[in-house]
This record gives sequence, C-alpha cells and structure tokens, in this order.
Amino acid sequence: MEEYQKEMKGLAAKLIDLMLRSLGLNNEDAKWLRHPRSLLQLNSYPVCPDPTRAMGLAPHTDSSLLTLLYQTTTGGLQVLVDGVLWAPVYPTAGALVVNVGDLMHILSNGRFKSAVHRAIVNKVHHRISIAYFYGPPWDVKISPLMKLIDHDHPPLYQPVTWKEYLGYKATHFNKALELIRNDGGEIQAN
Ligand SMILES: O=C(O)CCC(=O)C(=O)O
Ligand SMILES: [Fe+2]
Repeated sequence: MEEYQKEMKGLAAKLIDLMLRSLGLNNEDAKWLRHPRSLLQLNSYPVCPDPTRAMGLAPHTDSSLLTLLYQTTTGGLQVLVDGVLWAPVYPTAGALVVNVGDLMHILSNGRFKSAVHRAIVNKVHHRISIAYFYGPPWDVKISPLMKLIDHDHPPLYQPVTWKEYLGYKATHFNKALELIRNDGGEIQAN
C-alpha cells in the first residue's frame, strides 16, 4: 500500500505539472503543491441480484485536484458526457483512470472541468476499485490561479480549503461547486 501510494504521488505530481504547463503556468504558481495531501479509498461493490434497482456509487464529482483510479477487470465506472449520456469507462490492463476533481476545476478557473461519474453494480462479479485522491494541504485556500485572471476572465470561484469544501460537499452534495461560484449566490453556512 505504501509503495502504491508513493507511485501514485509521483504520477499525480507529474500530471499536475503537465496540466499547469499546458496553461502556461508551473508549480511555482501554486507553491503549496510541494506539500500535497492524499487519501486512498478502497471501493468494494458486492454482486447485486437486481442492478436496475441499485447504484454502486451515486453520480458525483471528486473533491480532489486529481484522482487516479485503478479498476480490476470488472467494469462499472461511467462518466457523464455532455450532461446527458452515461459512457462506460472500461478497465484497460495496465491503465489508470484520471479524474479531474473540483479543486482543479477551481484552481484552473474552469479550464479543466471536473467530471461527473458514477459506479454501477452487476449480477455476476464482485467489483473492486482503488481511488487515490490527490489534493492540496488541508488548510490552504484554493482559488483560481492569479495568472489565469484578467479583465475578460474574472475569478469564477471563491477561495476554499479542501477541508471546507468537503464540508460543503457533505451538506450540499453535487451543488457544492455552484455554491462557491462567484455568480452563484452567497455561501450559506450549513
Ligand atoms: O469505483 C469506481 O469506478 C469509481 C470510484 C469513485 O468514483 C470514487 O471513489 O470517487
Ligand atoms: Fe469518484
């Protein structure tokens, strides 16, 4: 497990570096990236006699900056395309799924969009997946990066820590991102 987390940490840092570079930025534009925080979550979906009446994991976006997801050979992950179509993300040997999380959505001022996804269950196979959530230090305020902001691109989101954001997620579920949008109204505690 420790070895796995170490590998994932290196990969996530590399991916974020590449993503920032694609926006003309680098790690120095978010110095807190030197102190990432991460979380490993093991998901287990037992066989379900009637998959039409159950959901493995309800539709959501991840709160992280990035999530690196490992699926075994049993599929079940689906991603929402254009807000209407659930497209399966089949397991591919030797491949990981990379999900953009809400904090990356905020940090990039909406340039990288967090993906809505869910996990369905099946009648035959017990399914397992391993999600590695990678994010900022717990108490650092994350806001759209300064260099992405100008007259034509005002900051779309209010500063928020990962800790605060998880609190909003807990109370407002999939409306959390909207809640901290600058034109989305005021944050109401609880
Ligand atoms: O099991 C999966 O494929 C998805 C897991 C997931 O979305 C999560 O842990 O946040
Ligand atoms: Fe997820």
